[in-house]
Amino acid sequence: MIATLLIQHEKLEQLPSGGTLSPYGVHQKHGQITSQALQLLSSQRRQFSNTYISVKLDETSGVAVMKLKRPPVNSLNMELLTEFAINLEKLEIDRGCRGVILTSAVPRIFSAGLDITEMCGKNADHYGEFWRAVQEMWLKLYGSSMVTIAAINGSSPAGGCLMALSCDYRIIANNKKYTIGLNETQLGIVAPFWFKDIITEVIGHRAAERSLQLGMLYSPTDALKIGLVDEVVAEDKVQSTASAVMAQWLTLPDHARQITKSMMRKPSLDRLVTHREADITNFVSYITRDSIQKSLQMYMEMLKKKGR
Ligand SMILES: CCCCC/C=C/C(=O)SCCNC(=O)CCNC(=O)[C@H](O)C(C)(C)COP(=O)(O)OP(=O)(O)OC[C@H]1O[C@@H](n2cnc3c(N)ncnc32)[C@H](O)[C@@H]1OP(=O)(O)O
Repeated sequence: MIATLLIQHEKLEQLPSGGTLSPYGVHQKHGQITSQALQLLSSQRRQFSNTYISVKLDETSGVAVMKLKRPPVNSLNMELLTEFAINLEKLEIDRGCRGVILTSAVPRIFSAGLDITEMCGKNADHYGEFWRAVQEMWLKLYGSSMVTIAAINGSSPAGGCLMALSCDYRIIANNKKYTIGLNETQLGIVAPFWFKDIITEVIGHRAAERSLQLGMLYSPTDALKIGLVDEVVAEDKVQSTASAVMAQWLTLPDHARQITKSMMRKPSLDRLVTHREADITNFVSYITRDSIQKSLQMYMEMLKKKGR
């Protein structure tokens, strides 16, 4: 139902010629193909956009660029998470798409993580539904058979870091104002077991334990030192580096790479799938505790004061 609504709401991008570039191909309005339209045709770009996500798929390379666009900080609310999962699923089943570059359309911010307002002052049903959407986003992204590259062009705490960690490769902009990490303990909350699993898989047990206990946020160069990201590049080279790395990964036969990826990731994915309902129940009973609600409210107040 949500999927159908979202697909119906995809914007048809206007071509300069007056035709439209729909997600399913180019339609000429006036029967005459201009040179601009021909250029667009030769690069075969399909684009679609929802409220908080935009996707451009270059059919020649088979690479889609998916941008988060929820200013001011790309916090992950229910709607963004749902759009994300639906768009990724659409690309997953699209034979023309082999890789996705995940990045942000908001300057200086990749994603501020889960929208804290979704976890404060709401009822248990809401929390359950929200958590299912968070799980779904992760299952789709971590379980994707496509090559996924995070082009981290801004700060990426908590859930933003989880998204980046779920990709196959991470490139971050060299700007010491940007930070990345799973900082949940700084909010007075505990990162769920699957957040813990994935950071452990990426940076190893010792570094993950220290990082999680202290809720550490790293500068790009420190993140590189512990293996939380794979490359630090100049701010204006993030997208081009992501495209170059993607092209390299796509030289490998999909079948062999996909099976290898699935072999590596299956145990963690299975663990959440098996315990999915229990994880939701745990989240709801944890988040509805008075002490946790207080911690989150205090954190939000601190953020608001800082912004003034
Ligand atoms: C069992 C429970 C487990 C749950 C696991 C939880 C995972 C999570 O992801 S929890 C979220 C953790 N996120 C953070 O700690 C990040 C908090 N935000 C920041 O550190 C900063 O906002 C920033 C570095 C991302 C950006 O800084 P800046 O550009 O200076 O922007 P502001 O701080 O002024 O923020 C602007 C605006 O946005 C609101 N906001 C920021 N983050 C969130 C968020 N995660 N959720 C909701 N709203 C957020 C902030 O309050 C400001 O609002 P206004 O004051 O109304 O403008």
